Amino acid sequence: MAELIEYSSRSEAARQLAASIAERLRGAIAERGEASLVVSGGSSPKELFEYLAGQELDWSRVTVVPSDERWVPVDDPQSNERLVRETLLVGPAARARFVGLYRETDKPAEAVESVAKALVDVPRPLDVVLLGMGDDGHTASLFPHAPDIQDCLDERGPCVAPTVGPPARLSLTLAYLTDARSIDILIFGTEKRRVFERAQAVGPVAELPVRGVLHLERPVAQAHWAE
Ligand SMILES: O=C(O)[C@H](O)[C@@H](O)[C@H](O)[C@H](O)COP(=O)(O)O
Repeated sequence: MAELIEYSSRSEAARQLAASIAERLRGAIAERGEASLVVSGGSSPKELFEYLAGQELDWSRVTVVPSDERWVPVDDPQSNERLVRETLLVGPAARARFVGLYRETDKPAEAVESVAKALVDVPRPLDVVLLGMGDDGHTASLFPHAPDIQDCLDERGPCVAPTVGPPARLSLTLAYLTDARSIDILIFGTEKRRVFERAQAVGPVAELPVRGVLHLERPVAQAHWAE
């Protein structure tokens, strides 16, 4: 099970978690000369990214990777790469190295090999993994009961996320995402809190894929919640 930390507001959660992530990145750079940061897309992390972007650290030593990507051009409002470039990779953090998952191919499947090659020199174990969660218990683009979801749970490279509808998605796999020194799950609202509590109970990962992050042998995952 993962610990859940409650905050008085979403802004307070964003501010405090951004400071904590920055501290861990500084520690990784001090110890190993480099750091890796995987970040989710979606709306929840936007304010956190803005706080994190302003944190003073040697961003040139940090590699930033999205946890998943929607298969749309990088200037599309749905693009996670666009979200990261516009809100995180600005100010001091603009010096970070970014490894995007989108390629200009018709389908994500055509990009898996190229993305897997680009991920080879991302520092592992990952130093910080920031994930969100949907109301259906998905995380990254690992959706419950999606056909072939098992590939995205067991494989180590990127996987074509079996999703319920457009846009298609490419996702880092559960095995890749959990090869990490620390994992933060940022969730807001009562519905997500209810789903989180359900996911804390042991059960099929395919039913609530976030379980794959919560029930790890090593207690590296921590949830952060505000109303
Ligand atoms: O690309 C994505 O959509 C994310 O990686 C996804 O896993 C997200 O974290 C959840 O869907 C929660 O999204 P919200 O923060 O918008 O609720």
